[in-house]
Amino acid sequence: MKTIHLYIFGLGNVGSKLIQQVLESHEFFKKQQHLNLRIVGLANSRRVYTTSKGITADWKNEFSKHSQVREEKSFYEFSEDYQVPKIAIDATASKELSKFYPEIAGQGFHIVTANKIANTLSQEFYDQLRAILNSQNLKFEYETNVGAGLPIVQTVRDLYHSGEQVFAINGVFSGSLGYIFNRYSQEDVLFSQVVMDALQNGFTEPDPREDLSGNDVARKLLVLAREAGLKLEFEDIEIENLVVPQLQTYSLNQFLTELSSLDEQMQQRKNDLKPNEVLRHLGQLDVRNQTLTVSLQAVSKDSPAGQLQGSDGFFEIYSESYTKEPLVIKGAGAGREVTARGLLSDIVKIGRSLKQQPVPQFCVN
Ligand SMILES: NC(=O)C1=CN([C@@H]2O[C@H](COP(=O)(O)OP(=O)(O)OC[C@H]3O[C@@H](n4cnc5c(N)ncnc54)[C@H](OP(=O)(O)O)[C@@H]3O)[C@@H](O)[C@H]2O)C=CC1
Ligand SMILES: N[C@@H](CC=O)C(=O)O
Repeated sequence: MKTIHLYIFGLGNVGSKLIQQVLESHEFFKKQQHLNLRIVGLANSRRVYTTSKGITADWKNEFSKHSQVREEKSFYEFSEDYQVPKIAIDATASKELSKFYPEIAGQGFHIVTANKIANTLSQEFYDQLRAILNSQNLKFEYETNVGAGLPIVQTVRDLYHSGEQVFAINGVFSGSLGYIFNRYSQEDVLFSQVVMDALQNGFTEPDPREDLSGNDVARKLLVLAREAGLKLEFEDIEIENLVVPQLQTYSLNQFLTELSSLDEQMQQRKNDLKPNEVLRHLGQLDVRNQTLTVSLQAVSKDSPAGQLQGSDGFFEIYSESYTKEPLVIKGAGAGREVTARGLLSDIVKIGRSLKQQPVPQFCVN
């Protein structure tokens, strides 16, 4: 049996669902995979809780009763006492935390992340992080950076590493914007109302402006571009921003209060559609020309993107072996359940790749 200690940063939509899935599947992992996944650390932006026994289904109570004010080294000091592999899981959207990945790796943690920021900081940071991880034989998994639980990152990586040239990746990269524009195009509803519904259903980023500004899709394009071997920066991406300048500087609460100021411009875009068209938010990565574009477009209802429903994402990958007909991946591209499952799949992948470790007596259930 391999015992692995999990430390989860971020207890929101995705983090909470991940905790539930780990606890529910605990026996399955032990029996089927010989993995004892034990959540020993929880953190939000302010507080931290550690327990060598592992948290239980009553973790919210445990956290509120026993958590302590978070300090930079909280997890490091605790983890030093246990000679078992440890994985830090980032289920936040924090830039600050992303910048700590090299230090977290320096403390011997494997890293699994749903947060796209570390992979979309400068190319220099990207390369340095990988150098640190590799020098310590540590794993870094981030399948949920693109398409939530859909297998996009691994597919592009596998193509690239098998010597296949990837030419282009196009599609609807955002489950949140998929949900928003699929509904907005079909229903007689205010744009602001659909955005609020998407936020409440856990489909958007913590700040929905990250989606509406095009930045979140831009990050996904950059993650895939780098996976396909390009050395590019975030500033190289051409992005259409759907947030009017006045709302860009507001606090999140102010922005949500003023959300209806987006209604008029979006209604105009809807009025401009021809009868057979719908609005879709598209990402286009042209690997050969090294161009990345993010924009809202009118597409035919009959096109593959035009036919999408719900929070579906849609990815067309063109490469040497998929020239005329692309390799297509489609399915829920956002949502707490699918994203948490994607994180869990990355955790299990790391667990399975690790050598059997002797489990110290005090760690046995
Ligand atoms: N929702 C989805 O469909 C998908 C989400 N993702 C990614 O998952 C991540 C989380 O999304 P989601 O769960 O919806 O977000 P939520 O807003 O629901 O939760 C974010 C959590 O992160 C915590 N947090 C913020 N900053 C820090 C920090 N510095 N250290 C520790 N914890 C911190 C917050 O704590 P506090 O309450 O104290 O602020 C909160 O618990 C994002 O990066 C998102 O892009 C990826 C794919 C799909
Ligand atoms: N905002 C994201 C959610 C996960 O990354 C998306 O729309 O896909």
